[in-house]
Amino acid sequence: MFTLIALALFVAFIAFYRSGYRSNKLPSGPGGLPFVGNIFDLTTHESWRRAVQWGKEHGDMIYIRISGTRFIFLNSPNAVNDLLHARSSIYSDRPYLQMACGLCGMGDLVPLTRYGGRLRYERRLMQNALGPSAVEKWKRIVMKESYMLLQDLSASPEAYLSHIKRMAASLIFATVYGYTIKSGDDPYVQSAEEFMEVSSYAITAGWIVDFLPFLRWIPYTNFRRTAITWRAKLHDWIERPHMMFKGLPDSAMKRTSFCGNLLMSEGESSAFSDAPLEEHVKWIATSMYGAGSDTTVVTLCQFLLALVLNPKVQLKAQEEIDNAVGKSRLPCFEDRPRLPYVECVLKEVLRWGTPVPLTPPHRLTKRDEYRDYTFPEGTNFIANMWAILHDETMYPDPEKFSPERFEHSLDPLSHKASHDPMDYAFGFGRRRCPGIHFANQSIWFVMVSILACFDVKPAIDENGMEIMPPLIFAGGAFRHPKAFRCRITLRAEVEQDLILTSLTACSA
Ligand code: HEM
Repeated sequence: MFTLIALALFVAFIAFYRSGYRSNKLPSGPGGLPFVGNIFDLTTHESWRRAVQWGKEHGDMIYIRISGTRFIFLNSPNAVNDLLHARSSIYSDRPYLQMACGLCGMGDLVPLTRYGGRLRYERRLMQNALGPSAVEKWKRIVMKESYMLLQDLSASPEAYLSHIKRMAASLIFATVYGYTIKSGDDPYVQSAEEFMEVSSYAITAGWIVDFLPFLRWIPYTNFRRTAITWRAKLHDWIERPHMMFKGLPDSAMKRTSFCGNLLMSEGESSAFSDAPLEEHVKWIATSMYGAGSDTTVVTLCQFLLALVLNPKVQLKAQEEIDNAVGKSRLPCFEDRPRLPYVECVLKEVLRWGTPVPLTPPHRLTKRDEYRDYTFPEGTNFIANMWAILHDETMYPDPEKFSPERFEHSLDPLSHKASHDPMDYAFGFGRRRCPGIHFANQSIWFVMVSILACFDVKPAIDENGMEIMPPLIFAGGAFRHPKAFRCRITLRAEVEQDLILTSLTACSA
């Protein structure tokens, strides 16, 4: 077995050099180990920070390789815009991951789909439901879910994380399937969460087989055993929510949902030819949950963390809401142009928190030249959003949470500001997040509702001292703050009844 592996590695090594690698002019980067190259650099904790360190020596484009696979980190807005945005027709593919796509069979998830007809078709279907004007129709669901969150927070504030998770899951399930999740132990949520955990591990763990694909054929390896278990469950993960949707009684909510709109009306007839429409809808629905629910949870946790650490910001936002809205009702969407500071808070949460610090790799489909470099086809580009959103030339004192930095340039009607984090936090070009308008609408509404109703303060220890949460973040695909305790209490003069009345009015 050892000889076989050694031989295979040698063949891979020769193939790699014959592929023309030497003839390309690539940016510089940190040296790597023989064969495996920089595998340990890519899978390091907070690799986005590591990439910023490399940038100090190598510039805004940093080349690393893992075995024969090339990656280039893009640390500046110029590089990202020039390549991923302006040349997006050739910078929008994804690499084929042996573990997630080949062995586990997850390749039809939208974020993993190769660039081509299928992706364009599926993104168009999503755009119909999530585009700037389409998201209007989800406002009622957003309001109802936010009010339910307010109610949960006032009943058991210490369990804020599970309340936010329920709300984020329900928001997507209601939009996608027309199904409301009442509690965190809902079986569909548990199944969806298990799938998300497994799929993100399958995608981001840096499996050796992703870089040495021939290993896929070697039996009795650990990754093969793991993949066999996951593949066996995949059918269930994709089919169960779809069967649940089909079994729901007919209702307006079901018919207007993303799945209902496509499957219960005559609207969409020209399915992309490789599979029936229903097959696409199943995978898109699961992708929307996978990509939309955790990102919402992370962003709202970053928001609460920012409030705990920055009481003056909280007070200023609450004063703005009190002046524009008063305390006799909760804020509504129409109030948004009159709440510019809250707008700046949202932007600063996206910047300071950077919920998704790196894009998934954008694979180049055609040899390209840029500056003095020549990139061969197949090179993978990773945009480092954390580097861009913490660049001190654009955001002085970048570690500081300061919504004021956007105040002078904000246009209250278009909600745009200069160096707007919305332009970076959701990715680039033809792979830019299709959920951007939905996230912008729903996260704003949840934030403004929490600010209007609650004070969010540090937890108190047994000696009456405030416990300041540490700034520690997870290192996976999402920058999740380490679980922290906080006190969430109803604000003075805000009546508990107000939440209930708003919820009842919105559910009617
Ligand atoms: C704060 C919330 C969110 C953030 C920060 C975020 C960020 C991102 C980023 C950075 C990407 C990768 C873009 C690229 O490769 O250039 C992405 C992709 C994606 N997002 Fe989001 N997202 C959020 C919410 C959502 C929501 C609510 C949905 C759906 C309802 C969604 C659906 C997707 C999908 C389907 C993709 C894959 C697109 C593709 O590969 O073509 N996201 N998102």
